[in-house]
Amino acid sequence: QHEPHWWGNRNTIVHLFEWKWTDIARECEEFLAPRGFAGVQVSPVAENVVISGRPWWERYQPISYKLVTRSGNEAEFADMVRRCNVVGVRIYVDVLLNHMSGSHEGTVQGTGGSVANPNTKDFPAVPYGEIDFHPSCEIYDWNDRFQIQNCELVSLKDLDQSSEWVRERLVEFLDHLIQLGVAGFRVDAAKHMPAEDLKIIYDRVRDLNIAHGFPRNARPFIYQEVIDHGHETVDKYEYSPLGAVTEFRFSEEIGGAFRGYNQLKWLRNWGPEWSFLPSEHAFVFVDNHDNQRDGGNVLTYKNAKQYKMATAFALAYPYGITRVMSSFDFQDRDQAPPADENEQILSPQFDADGACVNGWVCEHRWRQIYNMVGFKNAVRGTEVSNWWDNDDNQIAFCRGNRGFIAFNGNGWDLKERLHTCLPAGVYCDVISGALVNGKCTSKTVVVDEWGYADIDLRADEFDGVLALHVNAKL
Ligand SMILES: O=C(NCCCOc1c(-c2ccc(O)c(O)c2)oc2cc(O)cc(O)c2c1=O)[C@@H]1CCCN1C(=O)/C=C/c1ccc(O)c(O)c1
Repeated sequence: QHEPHWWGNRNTIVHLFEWKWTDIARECEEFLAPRGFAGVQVSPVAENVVISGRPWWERYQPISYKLVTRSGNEAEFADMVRRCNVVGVRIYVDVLLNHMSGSHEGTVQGTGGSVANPNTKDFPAVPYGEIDFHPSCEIYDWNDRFQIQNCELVSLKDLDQSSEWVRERLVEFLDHLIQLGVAGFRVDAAKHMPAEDLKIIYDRVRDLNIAHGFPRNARPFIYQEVIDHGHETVDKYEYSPLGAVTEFRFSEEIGGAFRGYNQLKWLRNWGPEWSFLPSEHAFVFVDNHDNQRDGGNVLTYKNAKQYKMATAFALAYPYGITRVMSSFDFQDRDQAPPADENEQILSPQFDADGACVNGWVCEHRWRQIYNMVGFKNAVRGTEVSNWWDNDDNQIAFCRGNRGFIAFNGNGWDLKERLHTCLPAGVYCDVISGALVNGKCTSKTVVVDEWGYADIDLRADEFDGVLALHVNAKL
């Protein structure tokens, strides 16, 4: 279940964090399909508890498996999946198998009107009762496997995945989503569930729905959130036989490199030699919905120039299954998504350049980022060759004879005649501009018959990357 079932040469997922289903459907048709995105990760779809202030993490506290959240209802969800599949954009659902909601005094109300009493572990809308959960205990030793997998994350009621009733309810929930046409799942908090229980659950889930364009006997793509910074008691290699696994070290190391804590020349052997998972098992990203709020080395939209350089490298270097984050603008960690006075999530609005303007950041709509999605599509299946560096923070490399990219992380200009491995001709730099109506809107680069070109990336330019590929050639 490592196969993402992408369409054509597409190969990048975007996380449209907290977007509504109707807005995602439109985005698939109007932006993601034309720009060559392969899929969308959507926010949790199951009914969640309503927490005052509507912090984003309330959606990680389910109280039933009814498909009713602030992103929309089941009909809107089904319509989104159908419309996205029709234009070749797959849908991956963020699913919560580990727990239900956390302790609150008395009964709580859900986004679909269900009630529950988490303190007594009573979730009648599923139904779950006390017997379906582990006895309550706290995780206070994060090096103790038993606590991590049997006790409660911040008091969230911890389901017992070894119970047949729980397994049936979870499989039923996943089968329902597959019947609606989804291509796979992001399994939240996988580290908190024994891999052997997850394997049983994954194996029971039905094949993908051929009515949505999947081949027969296609298995759902699984990628598992395992926060493992290295030498953890429960480690990422336990889960990689079951499906792809999030490689958090990628996020930390790429942030460190483009913040200048490691010279870019060291990125030459990027991959398992950095104690990352093997490429075909690694689910990688520059930042995610959680660690973008943690500070540290992780780069976010708040450090725009470095973020675009890191994203360009993540998409240009052939390692891992890549996901691009699309955020809402936040000041503090718990902040709710953009909403109106009735707590209805706002639809994103766009300016003349297609950038989001009303509280949504939409990194996926930044030209430097969506053009790198196109770069990655153009070079699919090729290897890195002709690595060049200045023994410091200026690097460049080819992808077969289909793409070339250069980075300047130094405080002085990069002006070199380099081998681009490309066929002779005139190319548009897809970072500073694009190929539009047969013309380059910004920098052009002339490649001679030996594949060499003058590469010019000044230190003070808006972006620190120059990228060429065969689909942006005059
Ligand atoms: O201070 C908080 N949490 C404690 C530190 C973060 O711990 C959490 C981890 C976590 C952190 C580090 C680990 O090594 C690890 O294995 C798990 O995973 C979660 C997964 C969930 O589905 C729901 C959650 O509430 C959490 C969570 O609180 C605030 C208040 C409650 C939610 N929350 C949060 O900060 C919510 C965070 C959150 C929510 C969803 C996620 O998928 C996630 O990765 C983190």
